[in-house]
Amino acid sequence: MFHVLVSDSISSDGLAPLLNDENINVVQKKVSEVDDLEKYDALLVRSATKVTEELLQKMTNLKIVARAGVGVDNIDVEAATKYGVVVINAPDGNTISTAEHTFAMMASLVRHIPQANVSVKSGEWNRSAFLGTELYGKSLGIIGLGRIGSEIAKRAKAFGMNVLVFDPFLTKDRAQKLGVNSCKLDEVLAQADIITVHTPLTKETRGLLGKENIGKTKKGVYLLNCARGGIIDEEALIHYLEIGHVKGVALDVFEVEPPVNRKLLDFEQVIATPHLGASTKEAQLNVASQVAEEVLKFLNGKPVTNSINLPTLTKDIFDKIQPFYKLAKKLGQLASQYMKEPVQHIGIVYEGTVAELETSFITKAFLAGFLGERVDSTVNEVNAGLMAKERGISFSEKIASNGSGYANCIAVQVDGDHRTFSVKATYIPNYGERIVDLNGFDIDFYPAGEVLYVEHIDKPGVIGRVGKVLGDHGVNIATMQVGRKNIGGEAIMVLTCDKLIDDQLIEALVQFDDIVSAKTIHL
Ligand SMILES: NC(=O)C1=CN([C@@H]2O[C@H](COP(=O)(O)OP(=O)(O)OC[C@H]3O[C@@H](n4cnc5c(N)ncnc54)[C@H](O)[C@@H]3O)[C@@H](O)[C@H]2O)C=CC1
Ligand SMILES: O=C(O)C(=O)COP(=O)(O)O
Repeated sequence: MFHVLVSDSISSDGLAPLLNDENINVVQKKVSEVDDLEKYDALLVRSATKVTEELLQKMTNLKIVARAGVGVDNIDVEAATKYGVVVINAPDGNTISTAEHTFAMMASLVRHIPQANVSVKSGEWNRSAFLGTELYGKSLGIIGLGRIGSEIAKRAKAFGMNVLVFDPFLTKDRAQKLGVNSCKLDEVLAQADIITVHTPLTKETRGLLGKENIGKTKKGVYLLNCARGGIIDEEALIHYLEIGHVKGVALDVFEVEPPVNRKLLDFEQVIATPHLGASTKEAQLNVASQVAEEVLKFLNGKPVTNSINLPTLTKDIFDKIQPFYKLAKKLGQLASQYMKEPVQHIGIVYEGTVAELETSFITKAFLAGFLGERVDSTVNEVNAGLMAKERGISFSEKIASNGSGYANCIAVQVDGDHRTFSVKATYIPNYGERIVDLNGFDIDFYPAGEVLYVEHIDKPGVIGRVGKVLGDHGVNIATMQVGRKNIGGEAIMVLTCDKLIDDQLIEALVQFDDIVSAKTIHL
């Protein structure tokens, strides 16, 4: 049974896939009202719940946080990554609703609709007080041309507006397709009659429209923020409203929600809504069903599509990657057990068909397998990269065109304080995983179970001695492979055994002159 906590108001219709699953227990309560936080596997939120490191520490069984919406600035993604918790969102379920809300705010702003509404309802009929401005022919500055910004651009063009865009990640091609003018930020600021922001809230965008940049705008400019409080600095806004530089402002979001800055709201020319961008029946159903289906897939061990801290994999790609993912995890376990010493660097080279897949995910699987053998805390592919860095282990991955001769090959080199370990492996469909090279020795074995790895001199009788020692200790040999570089030179033996190999057996083996070392590895 999985336990899912839904801590913000999320559409019940959208949650149906979770609510109707008999293996899932869904609790709909605020985090502050729950006293057994440690039992939940999944947490579903909107923007109200703050998923802090402190909360994550209390939710010791948590595996996934799902944001039924876009912005994840209320989630400490870095801390979630550290604790191995996957963070997903519903990136496009509320795009249209937010774009429409922004447009409604823009029209309301330039035609004074909220103020006129209050006036008429209070018994006035003051037509001259509400002289407006047309949108037609005006320049609209859009800062951030992602999903929402693009939908606004399309609507602005339909209204006959000239669209100026600042987005450092906007390609010429895309700008051309959307029929917008890609500009520098200063050009947008200097030329736009109306400016609307549609970026996420990040270190770079916090205060993007602050004292300096608002000062670069046209006198009489209109500003809108239906993205995140803080992208427009509220104190700077107050200053430019007071001196009459900014003509009007529409805000759906605030630095603190609900807003505490009464001074800003008291301006007649500031209109506001309580973070309603995504609040439509359609958007709420969309985002709730998107995250519910994703969480269900995740809890059933399937890939998720919209992860913030994991590579995004479709089912098709996941199916292709899965054998390599499993193999890489085993290689990580193998390398870690072989190397029982501090490691500085792990280099992974992908060749053939595996090189065409999302290799960063496979690398993380290797690291998870490797670190899982050495750290107490839960390590998985979400936090493996971060944990490796924290432990001073650097890692790199490369794609090589060919070399091994196999249809696919994962080659790993682990550099330790005193020695280096290398392994090459391949996956053969309908046959399985094979280790094909260990420390430069040609070999061919299926990596599973109890493995005995022996380094020895290639001499007659050594194999027989090893077999006898195992027999004397009651250990049955399942498979046995030998590899050597030259006749009579260094050689290795890899045996898979049906029983755990104890220290006494290892000691008995290394007493022979021709046996250099013997190790057990459990896969
Ligand atoms: N008011 C509301 O209810 C809602 C608010 N939002 C907010 O709107 C934001 C945008 O949503 P989407 O369009 O879906 O996201 P998106 O990720 O599709 O688009 C964001 C765009 O901002 C651009 N960008 C990033 N840093 C920038 C910078 N420093 N300067 C200029 N552009 C920059 C990116 O290149 C990207 O094109 C979300 O992050 C969220 O905070 C989203 C949905 C509802
Ligand atoms: O999706 C977003 O980023 C939003 O801002 C919507 O927030 P909400 O889910 O309405 O609290």
